[in-house]
Amino acid sequence: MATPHIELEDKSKIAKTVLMPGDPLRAKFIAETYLENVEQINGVRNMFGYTGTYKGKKISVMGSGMGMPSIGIYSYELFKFYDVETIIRIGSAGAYTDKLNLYDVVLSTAAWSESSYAKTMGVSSKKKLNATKSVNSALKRSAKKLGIEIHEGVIHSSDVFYRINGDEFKDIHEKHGCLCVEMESFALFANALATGKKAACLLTISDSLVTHELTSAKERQEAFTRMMEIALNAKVWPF
Ligand SMILES: O=P(O)(O)O[C@H]1O[C@H](CO)[C@@H](O)[C@H]1O
Ligand SMILES: O=c1cc[nH]c(=O)[nH]1
Repeated sequence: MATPHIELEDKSKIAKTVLMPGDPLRAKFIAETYLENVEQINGVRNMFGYTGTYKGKKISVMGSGMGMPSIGIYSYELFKFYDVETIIRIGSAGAYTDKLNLYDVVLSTAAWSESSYAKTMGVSSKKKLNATKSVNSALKRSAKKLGIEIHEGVIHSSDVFYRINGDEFKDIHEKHGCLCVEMESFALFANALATGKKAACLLTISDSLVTHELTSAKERQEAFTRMMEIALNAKVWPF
């Protein structure tokens, strides 16, 4: 049955694992570039979603939109009403350390956040929520097999993209050990806890708060292929 935000009636048309970029056009790019036998499963609000096969394996990819309320809605509906078991966010992030360069790939062990999402939902009052270890292990094995270096650590899930005090990231990096910033994982991990499902987050560094280097909108949509390939090749159970 359809939900308010996903028009698909037949839940068997969604794979057990969904890759979830923030940008729906990144989802479209992944479907067009990597998947075979592609079928569009959502177009409501232009939040494009697709199911296809990758090397014979059924996989879905769908945009989450930007920010925790948005991924909160889509990931909850996928977990709760479409029987999705695992969501792997594939996003862009701003580096909090000069040890990370543009295009580096980061695997989140946990997301730290000032957000009230998990508390408001009634799932946890913690400020730091973990990714699912078994999914992270599958992603690490996939990266190793592809020969792609990944950086692992805690990331910052922020409610704010444009902070008035642009230097606050230095404190967050020091106090909480956050390597980089994005805007969705904390809510995704909270929803996985709320529904007993699995979630992980792979990020590509799109800009640096330290060096002020940045990538273009088109690069963020299409050029972050290494994290896409790690996620597509990960052997996440159930297949
Ligand atoms: O590239 P995506 O996946 O959208 O991720 C990052 O980019 C957006 C901000 O530009 C936020 O959604 C942030 O989390
Ligand atoms: O949330 C984000 C994503 C990319 N770059 C940032 O600075 N913040």
